[in-house]
Amino acid sequence: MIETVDLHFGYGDRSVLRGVAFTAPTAAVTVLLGRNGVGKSSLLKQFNGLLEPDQGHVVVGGERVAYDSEALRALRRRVGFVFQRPDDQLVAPTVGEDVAFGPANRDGGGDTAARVARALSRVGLDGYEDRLCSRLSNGERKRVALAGVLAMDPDYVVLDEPTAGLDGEGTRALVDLIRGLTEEGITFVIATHYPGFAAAVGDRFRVLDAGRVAYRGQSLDGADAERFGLRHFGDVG
Ligand SMILES: Nc1ncnc2c1ncn2[C@@H]1O[C@H](COP(=O)(O)OP(=O)(O)OP(=O)(O)O)[C@@H](O)[C@H]1O
Repeated sequence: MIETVDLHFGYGDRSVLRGVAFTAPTAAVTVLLGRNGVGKSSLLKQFNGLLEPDQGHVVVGGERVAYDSEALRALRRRVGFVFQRPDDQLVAPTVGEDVAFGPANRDGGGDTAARVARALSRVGLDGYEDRLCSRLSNGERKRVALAGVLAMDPDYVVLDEPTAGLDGEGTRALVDLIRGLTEEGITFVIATHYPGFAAAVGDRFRVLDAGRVAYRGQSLDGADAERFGLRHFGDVG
């Protein structure tokens, strides 16, 4: 489980999160909704210590997150994060090198090639090891970023707008992949603006509004969506 307790966060004197009580249960998909600029990415980045709260704290798997470099390294092994823009994430020229980056640094490289092949296979990119990241489509780059996270065998995966730039088929494949990984026990937190994707993938729904979690439930009806400025959402879940 991921939990935040009375979490406050801002950039300089601009306050964004003002007392967030968020929970994401284990081995489930929790979808985070909210209008543009409300602070979804800022909240997601607290879950693996990319951002640190100004007040309050974060608990991952029963342990309170600490911010010394060793604790952060351990946290980031357990909590994988896939950015909204894959170009912020991909670090190596080829797909194989990129996906190997995490496991090679972690294990000293033992079974890295097998891990990379398996992670690429899971995201539907079998045999892409030697392809150049720069030549891939946006959707493929997003899948490489996810493979890089999966190659670390994380307990938690945080996805920020994972369907942006994916077509219908790509989105359906992503739903199947996430649901399969959830069955295996991985806990997901996903921010999205896409109602169809949210409904297909989510077990729990949270809406961030005015700096707090303003709604939590196993579904979200059209009236609630409208109340929080998610006009195109209709009923979800
Ligand atoms: N590095 C930063 N420095 C200053 N302000 C920032 C920074 N990053 C985000 N913000 C501001 O903080 C607020 C919350 O941004 P955030 O990206 O968390 O929202 P979001 O809900 O994820 O938005 P979107 O739905 O558009 O992706 C916004 O007003 C944004 O402009």
